[in-house]
Amino acid sequence: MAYITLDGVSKQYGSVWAVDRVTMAIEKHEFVSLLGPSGSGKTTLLRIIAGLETPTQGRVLIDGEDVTHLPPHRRGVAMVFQEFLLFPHRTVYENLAFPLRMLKLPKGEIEERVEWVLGILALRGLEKRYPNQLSGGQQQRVALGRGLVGRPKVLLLDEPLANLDRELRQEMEVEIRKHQTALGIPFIYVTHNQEEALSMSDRIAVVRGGRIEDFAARTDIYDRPKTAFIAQFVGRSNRFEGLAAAAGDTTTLRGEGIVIEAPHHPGLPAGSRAAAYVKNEKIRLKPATPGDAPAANALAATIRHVILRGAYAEYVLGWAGGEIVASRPRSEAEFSAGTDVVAFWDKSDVDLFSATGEP
Ligand SMILES: Nc1ncnc2c1ncn2[C@@H]1O[C@H](COP(=O)(O)OP(=O)(O)OP(=O)(O)O)[C@@H](O)[C@H]1O
Repeated sequence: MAYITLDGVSKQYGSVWAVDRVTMAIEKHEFVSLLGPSGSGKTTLLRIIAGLETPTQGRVLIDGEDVTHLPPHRRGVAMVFQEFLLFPHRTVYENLAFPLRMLKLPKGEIEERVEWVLGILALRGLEKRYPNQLSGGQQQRVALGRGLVGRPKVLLLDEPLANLDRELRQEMEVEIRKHQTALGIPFIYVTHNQEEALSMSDRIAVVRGGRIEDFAARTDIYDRPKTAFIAQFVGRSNRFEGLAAAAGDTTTLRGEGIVIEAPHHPGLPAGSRAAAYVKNEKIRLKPATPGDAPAANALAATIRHVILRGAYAEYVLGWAGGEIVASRPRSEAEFSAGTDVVAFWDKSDVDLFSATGEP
C-alpha cells in the first residue's frame, strides 16, 4: 500500500468542483509536484491532504491511517507557504520553536530539534535575528525549518519559492530537493511553474479543472505528453494543425503548406482534425539551398529574430503558416536575422493529438 493515498477525492464550493474525483498514490521516498494553471485546484488538493479542508467526497490515507476527518495537527503533516508566515516580532529561534511549544514538548527536546533544523538548513548564527533582518532565501529556509521541526510524515509546500527572484529560486530548488532526499519523507509541492516541477520532482501530477490530467515520471510528462494540454503546458512547443491520414506505422497530418509525419496514432480517424506539437529544441535548422524540395517534417522559413539565452539561441522563424520558434545550442552554427533556412525535425519528436472538439 502506498504511503499516501487519495481515493476519489472531490471538493465542491457552491457550484464549482475545485477538486474532482482525484485518485493518486504517493510513495514514501517521492518528491511529487502538483503542476497546473491558476485556479486548477492544486491548492485545494494540498489543503485537503493537510486537513485544512474536508473533502466533499473521498478519503485521504497517510501511512495506512484514514485521516480524512482528523484535524491537521493529528495527521503528521506540515505545510510551507508562499508568504513564509513567519512571526515578525519573534527571533528565528522562537519562530522555529513555536510549533514545538504548541505541541507542549519538553524543553530539552525543543532545543534539540531546533538545533537539528538550524544545522540542516544552515541557519546557525542567525538564531537571534528577526525575520526582517534576513534575506528572502534565509526567510524561506526558516519557513521550511518550521515545517520540518515537527518531524512530519509528509511536507506540503504551496508555491514556496514564488516570491524569490529567479537565481535564488534555482538555488533553493536544489536545496529543497536535497533535504527531501536526506529526510526520506515525501514532499508534495504545488506550483504553476513547470521549471520548478521539472527540476525537483520524481513524478508530476498535471492538474486541470480539478482533475489529474496525468500523473507520471517527470521525463514522461515532458517527453511523452499524454494530452494536448500537457504538450502545451509543459516545455515550449510549436503547434501545427491539419487533417489526419494513417498508413502503416505512420500517421500523417496535412495542413496549409505543411506535411507532418508522426508515429502511428490509433485514435485518429482518417480525415479528422489533428494537432501536432514539436518542442522548440527538437527543431533543427540548415541553410536554405535553391534546390530544396518540399518534404515531410520540414518547412522553408526566414529567421526573424534571434534571442540569446546563454547556452542557447532562440530563433523566431517566419514561414507560410505563421511563426515557429527553434531553440538551438550556441555550439551549433549560428544564423542571423534575415537568413533563409529549412527547419526540420524527426518523426519521433512529433506529439500528435485529436483536435476534434477544440474551438
Ligand atoms: N474557499 C473557496 N470558496 C469558493 N471557491 C473556492 C474556494 N477556494 C478555491 N475555490 C475555487 O476552486 C477552484 C480551485 O482553486 P485553487 O485555489 O485550488 O486553485 P489553484 O490551482 O491552487 O490556483 P492558484 O495557482 O491560483 O492558487 C477555483 O475555481 C477557485 O476559485
